[in-house]
Amino acid sequence: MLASCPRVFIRQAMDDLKKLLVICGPSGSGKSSLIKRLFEEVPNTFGFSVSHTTRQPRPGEQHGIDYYFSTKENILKGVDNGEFLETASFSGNMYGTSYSSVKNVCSSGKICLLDIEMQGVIQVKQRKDLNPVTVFVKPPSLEVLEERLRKRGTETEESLRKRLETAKKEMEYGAVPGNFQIVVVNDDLDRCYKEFKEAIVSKFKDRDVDILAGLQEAGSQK
Ligand SMILES: Nc1ncnc2c1ncn2[C@@H]1O[C@H](COP(=O)(O)OP(=O)(O)OP(=O)(O)O)[C@@H](O)[C@H]1O
Repeated sequence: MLASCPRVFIRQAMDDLKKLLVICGPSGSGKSSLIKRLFEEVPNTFGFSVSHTTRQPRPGEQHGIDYYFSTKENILKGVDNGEFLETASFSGNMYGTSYSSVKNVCSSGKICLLDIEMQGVIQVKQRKDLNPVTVFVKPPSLEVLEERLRKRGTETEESLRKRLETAKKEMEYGAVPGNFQIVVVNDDLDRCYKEFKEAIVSKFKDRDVDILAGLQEAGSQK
């Protein structure tokens, strides 16, 4: 259905696209830590879109909840039909964010948060129908990033090396003026979170979206 009327669909989606938040930063820069705090402090305000992937489901993962499990052929067909905001390939698999998954979040009244790689950011920024608030989370240095990734204990030497190589390119891209509307340095997590939250609240306020309104209402009812 979507494949047969992408233009109509995209026009409908545009109404909601002022409520799109893109977060990017090297692996280990602290994106998940910042997003987790934001979701906890401002509940029911943000939502993640469900991505498409060609990788196999892991035990417990559900189609339509964790991912839309698809084939390369179907994703490429969707790309041709203009159904995707961005796609990327990692370790032999394709991943992508569809307009419909973003719309699902936005139509529930939430801000759709995309935690995406640099390649995805470049694609999203090229789309004239999108106007996301963009945030780059920068580690204080590559040395600190390596130290944090080692401490996190999730990487092998090989995956660590690859992440640091990619991080170098991402930090160069993040440093170019205009590539992101908000750049925060994650030196101290508490300090960085405060700056991160305030900058996001302020950018959305400029778009007449008051992120803290629900929170203040809930507080005044206590
Ligand atoms: N300001 C900080 N100071 C010290 N450690 C931090 C800070 N911010 C995050 N960390 C730690 O650094 C590690 C990486 O953080 P996190 O997992 O949030 O990064 P990420 O950018 O989401 O990574 P990925 O993209 O790989 O999921 C975690 O162990 C986290 O607890």
